[in-house]
Amino acid sequence: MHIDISSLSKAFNGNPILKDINMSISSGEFITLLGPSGCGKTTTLRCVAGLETPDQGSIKVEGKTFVQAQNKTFLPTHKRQVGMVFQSYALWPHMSVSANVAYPLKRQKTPQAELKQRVATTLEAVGMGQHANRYPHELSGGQQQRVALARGLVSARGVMLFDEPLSNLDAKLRIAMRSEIRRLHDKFGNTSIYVTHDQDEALALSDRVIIMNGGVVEQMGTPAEVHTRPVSSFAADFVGFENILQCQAVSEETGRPVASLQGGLRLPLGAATASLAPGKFVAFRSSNVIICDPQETGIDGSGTVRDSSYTGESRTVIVDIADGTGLTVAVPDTVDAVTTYRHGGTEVRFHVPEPSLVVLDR
Ligand SMILES: Nc1ncnc2c1ncn2[C@@H]1O[C@H](COP(=O)(O)OP(=O)(O)OP(=O)(O)O)[C@@H](O)[C@H]1O
Repeated sequence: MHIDISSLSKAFNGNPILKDINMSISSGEFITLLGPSGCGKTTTLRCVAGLETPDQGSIKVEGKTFVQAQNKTFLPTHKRQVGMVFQSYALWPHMSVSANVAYPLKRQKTPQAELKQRVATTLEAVGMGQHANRYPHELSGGQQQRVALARGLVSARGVMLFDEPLSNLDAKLRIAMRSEIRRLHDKFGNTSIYVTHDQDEALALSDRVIIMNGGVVEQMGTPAEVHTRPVSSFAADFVGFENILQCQAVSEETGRPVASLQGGLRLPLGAATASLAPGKFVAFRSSNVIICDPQETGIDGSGTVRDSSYTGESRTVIVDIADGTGLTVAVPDTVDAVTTYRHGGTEVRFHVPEPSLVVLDR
């Protein structure tokens, strides 16, 4: 089911929340809307579901008009037949698992035999077949979310919408459920739009990620594209580039362009940074910073450890450079590292290889 969202705008109380959103989603694609709280992800999803009326723009699914604001065409939610799964499972507490899943089919007046068969198949697909007669309070959080998933899938005619469906689950279950969601998307051949503010979830699940910022689309790309080539400081920050430094000047030194960066750092420009100019930014991840003496071309500098924290496989160290700007550096968490970095104050030299730098225009 191909989804076409064109020039979508929506304001609440005169406050513009969606500002000319355009996205074309291919049949069978899994798309994630990624962005901070309040950027308009849920509002976009609700416009597709028919739970919000946009002020401008259109939404078409497989050529069928869901919304055409200009001539006030607005297909009611129940006629859109999209499956929805929300953060709160919103199961009916007085209904069994199978009755919960059957509910949307009943509303669509599905014949009894077909209803029974579709409920059974969908419960099997989400691994809840053996719990069909239980009630929500007899299920764990993960099981309840599976039932909510089944209820969304059972009535979907090819389009599934997910609004942060895993945020109430613990970390381990979240990872298990996200591959389950992707498996079911592929199994049913759906087109899915998934809202999250968790970049790991977006990268793991999606064919394409759409980063939203203040009601506009900031970047659209495959997980690898947004992860390695963010287009702006906002996108870079959102996909985990901890270090973003502005370029203040570029000058010639012994026939070679060298950039002066925020924090008093210098960078001889190379292949990855040839387009750097004053006002633009360079971004790099903490894992690309090496604590050592200068090596090949890149950013070389020194600073004072401010503090550090254990983050699982590595230790995250904040290093204060010249003007108090802090660089985030990931170092292997060895016994030595704990002694060296734990309490701050240690002087360190660092190196960031030029090929690991990304230039951002804004
Ligand atoms: N019915 C409403 N009336 C007024 N303002 C609203 C309404 N719905 C959403 N908003 C506002 O629109 C903005 C965008 O909300 P939306 O729920 O789309 O954001 P989001 O990106 O999904 O954020 P979150 O991750 O917190 O859910 C917010 O500032 C919100 O307060």
